[in-house]
Amino acid sequence: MAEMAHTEKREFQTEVKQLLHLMVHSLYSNKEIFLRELISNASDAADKLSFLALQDNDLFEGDGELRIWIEPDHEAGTLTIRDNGIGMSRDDVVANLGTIARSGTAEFLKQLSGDQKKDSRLIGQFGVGFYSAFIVANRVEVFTRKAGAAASEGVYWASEGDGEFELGTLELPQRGTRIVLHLRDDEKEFLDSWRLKSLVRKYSDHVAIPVMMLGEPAPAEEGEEPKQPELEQINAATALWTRSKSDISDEEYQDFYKHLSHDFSDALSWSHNRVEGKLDYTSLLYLPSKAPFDLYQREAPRGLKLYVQRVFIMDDAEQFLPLYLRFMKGVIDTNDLSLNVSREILQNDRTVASLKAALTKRSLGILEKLSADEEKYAVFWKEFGAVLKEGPAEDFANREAVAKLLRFATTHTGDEAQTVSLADYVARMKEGQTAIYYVVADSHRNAAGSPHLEVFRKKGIEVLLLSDRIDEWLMSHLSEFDGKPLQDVARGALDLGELEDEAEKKAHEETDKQYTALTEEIAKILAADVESVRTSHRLTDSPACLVVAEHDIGAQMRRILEAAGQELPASKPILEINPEHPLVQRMNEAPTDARTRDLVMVIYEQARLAGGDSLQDAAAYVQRINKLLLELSA
Ligand SMILES: Nc1ncnc2c1ncn2[C@@H]1O[C@H](COP(=O)(O)OP(=O)(O)OP(=O)(O)O)[C@@H](O)[C@H]1O
Repeated sequence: MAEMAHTEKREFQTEVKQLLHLMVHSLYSNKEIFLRELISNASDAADKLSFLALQDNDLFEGDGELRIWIEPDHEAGTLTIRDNGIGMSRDDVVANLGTIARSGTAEFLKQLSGDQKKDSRLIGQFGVGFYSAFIVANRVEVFTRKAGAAASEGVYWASEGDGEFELGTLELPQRGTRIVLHLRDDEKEFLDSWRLKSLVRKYSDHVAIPVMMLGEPAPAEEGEEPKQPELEQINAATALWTRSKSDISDEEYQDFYKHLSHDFSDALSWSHNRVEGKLDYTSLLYLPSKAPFDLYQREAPRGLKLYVQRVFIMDDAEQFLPLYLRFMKGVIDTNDLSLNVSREILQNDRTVASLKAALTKRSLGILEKLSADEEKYAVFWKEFGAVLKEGPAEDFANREAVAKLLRFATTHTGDEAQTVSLADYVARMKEGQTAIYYVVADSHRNAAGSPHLEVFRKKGIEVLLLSDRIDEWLMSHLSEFDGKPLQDVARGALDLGELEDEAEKKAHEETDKQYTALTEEIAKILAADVESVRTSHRLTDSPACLVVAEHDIGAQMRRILEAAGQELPASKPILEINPEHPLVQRMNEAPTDARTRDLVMVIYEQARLAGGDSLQDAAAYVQRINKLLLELSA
């Protein structure tokens, strides 16, 4: 090793320490994946160099044959993975091998339990990477020099994975990165060249540049000098997506997915397509089976790996898919863009827009196909359903296609699981039913217990039970499905149309008349709180409920917007009272009684509670209830 000019000790960022600990403990039963991860990084480094060299060929320093070498050393007990890719500067090393820049990491790591099985699943959401080296090594050394930098700007990094690392500068004539793993005593199997070869073939066959390793020395003939072993290429070295679909096994697709995504679990599904004609591209899109921990972080990396004419251009090209499909992973390789395309150009390029439209259709196609398999689709829905619900607002053109893919909890299943499609619902609609009904609340339990459902239960009409934060937003952009309007049961006057017969309607009008005095009295008492008061025909068991006026913002959306600090115009709900309820009937006997006043307040406050709202004056409510209870027990 060359003379080290200067070394210092540095602490890992806390998150790195936690992650390292987790990695080693939870991934032990899959320890061999470290090799895939390091080869993956080396291949990314080669991609990055070829890309930069498009502009500046000197970066190759006369050595344009990009390779990865695997070097087991039995004597030293080390396994070295070496590449002549882009390499790292000192700053790169500190940033990449000492910190984790993804926001939300700290919160994510807090969820780790020490339970190996659970944690290994969680780590899949994070993405395994360089640090997986510590699963098999008790000391890792990195020698790296950035392409284009002087030989004197070599960087040395070493760590035992225990909380700190050494950092030094040294002379490195060779550009690229060399990672030396000092294998733990019981991991020496990874020095065995047969084992290494089979791992590379299994996990990294499709890596687009050659992975080289010394072959076995050929047995020497009698009286001859022993032959030196020769370097052999041990992978196929053809980018997977350039191969023909029929030649690729499911296992190869899955392995490539893991190489691409650093995910630990299999993909749920994928679609590989070559398109020639107006557009000319190959795409390989994957649907993961597990959401990354930062799915809702605005700055989280997303998008596809972009290649132009087989040349890697960039990671995380986010212009090829809409936000609501940000969970898709994959590769797009196109001949329609120029090699010097930049992120800025991608943003307003017409070809990119066409590619985006095509890839959006493909992704929705994957989902549609998957939806035939209920079990798998449930996995997808649980992980990504709430993201897909952003679709109708973002992508007007594909609104119908997205709507078909949505799943809901409903009164029909009596289950919190979101499994009912709008098509299922429509197929079960009652004779004369023209609308799709839904109720929104802040939890499934509150939705299922909403007083607004009473008349629907009585008539056996199914209602969608919505309780995801995004649901009201979704509904405001969906408005109809299959020609049937979507209707909030807590909004506006309830018109059940043909679901009610003439006799029922007549009876309602009659009761309304009998309750005029009471509704007027209540309107006076609650003048500050409600817009108006009327008799209800949607209740059977509850004395009253609150209804949002037809064009007002719904209660759920209002709470979300207010929590986000938005000032909204004040709006008051409508109070509906149930003329079938004995309490209301009693009030109707003496509308102006002092006791009626207390009852009015209580049923109003209860209606707020049932709708998921809090009370304006909880102490007064408790006092009123206690007063009534006392009267009762007197
Ligand atoms: N062989 C290498 N050559 C150059 N840079 C490397 C190499 N290995 C790792 N790096 C750098 O270190 C970073 C961190 O690697 P790590 O594998 O931990 O993260 P990652 O999540 O896998 O990142 P990515 O998904 O971009 O590969 C990489 O993104 C890369 O910038």
